[in-house]
Amino acid sequence: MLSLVDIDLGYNQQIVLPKINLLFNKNEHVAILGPSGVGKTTLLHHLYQQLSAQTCLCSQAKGLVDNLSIYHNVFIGGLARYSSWYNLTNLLWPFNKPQQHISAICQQLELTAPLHQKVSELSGGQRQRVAIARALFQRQPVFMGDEPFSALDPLMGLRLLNLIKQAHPSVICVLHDAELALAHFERIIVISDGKVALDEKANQLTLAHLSQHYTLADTVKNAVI
Ligand SMILES: Nc1ncnc2c1ncn2[C@@H]1O[C@H](COP(=O)(O)OP(=O)(O)OP(=O)(O)O)[C@@H](O)[C@H]1O
Repeated sequence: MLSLVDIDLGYNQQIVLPKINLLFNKNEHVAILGPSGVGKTTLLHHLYQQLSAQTCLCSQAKGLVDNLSIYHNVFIGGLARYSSWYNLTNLLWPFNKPQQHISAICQQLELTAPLHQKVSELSGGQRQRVAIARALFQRQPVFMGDEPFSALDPLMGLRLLNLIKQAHPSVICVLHDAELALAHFERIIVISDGKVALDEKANQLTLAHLSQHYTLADTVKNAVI
């Protein structure tokens, strides 16, 4: 699907991850782990830039428009499927068909707030589910998430991960929850010290393998390693 060969990733003059080599295959579930600030988001955003035409991205910033309703924030994921006329009319007078579809997605995500409620009035966990609902409505083959479940309880996070896996053949997620990564992803990439420190099948790994790449301070901060 995508290969990075000796590529430098970073910002302007600052290279965060020099000479990165990684291959991403279609239909893989990949978790990217590593201590805070090592470049996981930098890597994910690069992957998104390369694959944006077939990817929905659930970023940490979430890209939600605070003053718009849940419905309209989710509908943004489908803008490219409709004409400008349809999108503009739907902004003022929402059409029945997308409303029913978006309502069904929100029910799956246990997002029970009314669809017309403004996103600015939602909790962190509800906002995270609106961002995931948008991704599901976007219907792309690849899902990329940057800590997409960080504001949710573990059971809800797992339920949503399963929904995401059903809807997207390829899933690439930056996670801090190493247990979730080991149990529910096929491949684990650990970024540490400016490089790919580990790239293995999850069933070959334990928490002990992963903890080697975290300092004590990271361990306390992340608590799950
Ligand atoms: N827009 C930016 N411009 C310049 N530097 C940036 C920018 N975004 C991130 N950085 C820097 O790049 C480095 C890697 O950041 P990145 O967000 O990729 O790390 P991360 O591993 O995702 O961290 P975390 O787990 O805390 O979210 C950090 O030193 C950070 O300060």
